[in-house]
Amino acid sequence: MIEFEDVTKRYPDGTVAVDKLSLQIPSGQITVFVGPSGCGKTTSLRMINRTIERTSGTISIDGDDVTSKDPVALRRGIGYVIQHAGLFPHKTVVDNVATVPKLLGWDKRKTRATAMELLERVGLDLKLAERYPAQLSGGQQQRVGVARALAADPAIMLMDEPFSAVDPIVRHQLQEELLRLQRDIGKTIVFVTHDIDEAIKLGDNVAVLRVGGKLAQFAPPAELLANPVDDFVRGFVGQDRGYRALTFVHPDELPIKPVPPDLVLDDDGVPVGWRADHEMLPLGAVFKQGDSLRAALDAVLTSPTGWGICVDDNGKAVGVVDQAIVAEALRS
Ligand SMILES: Nc1ncnc2c1ncn2[C@@H]1O[C@H](COP(=O)(O)OP(=O)(O)OP(=O)(O)O)[C@@H](O)[C@H]1O
Repeated sequence: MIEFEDVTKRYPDGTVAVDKLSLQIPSGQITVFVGPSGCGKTTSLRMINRTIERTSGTISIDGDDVTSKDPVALRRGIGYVIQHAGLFPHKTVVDNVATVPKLLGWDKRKTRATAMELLERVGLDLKLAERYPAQLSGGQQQRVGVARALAADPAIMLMDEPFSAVDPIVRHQLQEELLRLQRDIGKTIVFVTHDIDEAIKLGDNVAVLRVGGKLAQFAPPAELLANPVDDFVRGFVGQDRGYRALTFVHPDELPIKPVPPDLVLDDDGVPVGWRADHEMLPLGAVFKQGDSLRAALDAVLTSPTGWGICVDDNGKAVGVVDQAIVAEALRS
């Protein structure tokens, strides 16, 4: 656990970037710091690895005050990913990833094997391993940045707006990859973003900060959406929080209806379209039993017939739901 107790940062010019921040960041989970520009997110993050020193208060990792540790040793045990990846331009991709293991004196073969394995894990095509950072896209560079931060297998990863500089589609992919990776690695990740949607998607817990470096609310995303503590958090979370809260409602089983005859299936039972008078209408989104109510509602809303299609793990249609079924599930 990383614990902030009454932590304040006042810069030499008098700016109070973080004001008496107290919170507990659980191990093995993703905790997101979110808030408007200048609210002290980056300062808070960087006080953990002491690339910025706090003015007062205590930050401890598993009970040990970070100021009791040698800063260089501390930083080696904490992965750090920043916007634009911050890769070394004169080193190849694989050498970038190998930086910390080399510093730690690992043998060459083990270092290279680990670097290649990590590149694979973050979803980078291994053909790119010998390229230089400038020869990669922004999204690819961010993957290398994540692999580099993971190289020494740190228990903690600090990620400062790591996906902000890429386009929305790549950003979505990188977010999905991070969640997939985290299911395997279970690191303590502290993630900074100014984007509340990213915070809600990635965070097990979300710390909303207000300008002046004060904590407005610290809660799991579902709680934040359902019960924002004040107008600031309500405004920051956004207008459609009721709809977005559906992401966190996972009914065990929706009462699906049989597949209607106008749903056209292929030989494997996978839906291909809706039969209309003289044409075939395209499918909307589909969902699976156990998915969120948001996924089920999305399937209903995007379907040309109003029937949202439920599929099994093989993509085979198992039934349909309509708005009434989703609305009923919401009430229960
Ligand atoms: N070296 C510094 N000297 C003086 N003030 C600073 C310094 N670094 C940051 N600040 C100020 O501290 C406050 C918090 O900055 P910080 O970078 O932590 O915010 P942030 O929430 O990460 O912002 P952004 O989302 O814009 O990156 C801001 O008012 C900023 O101007």
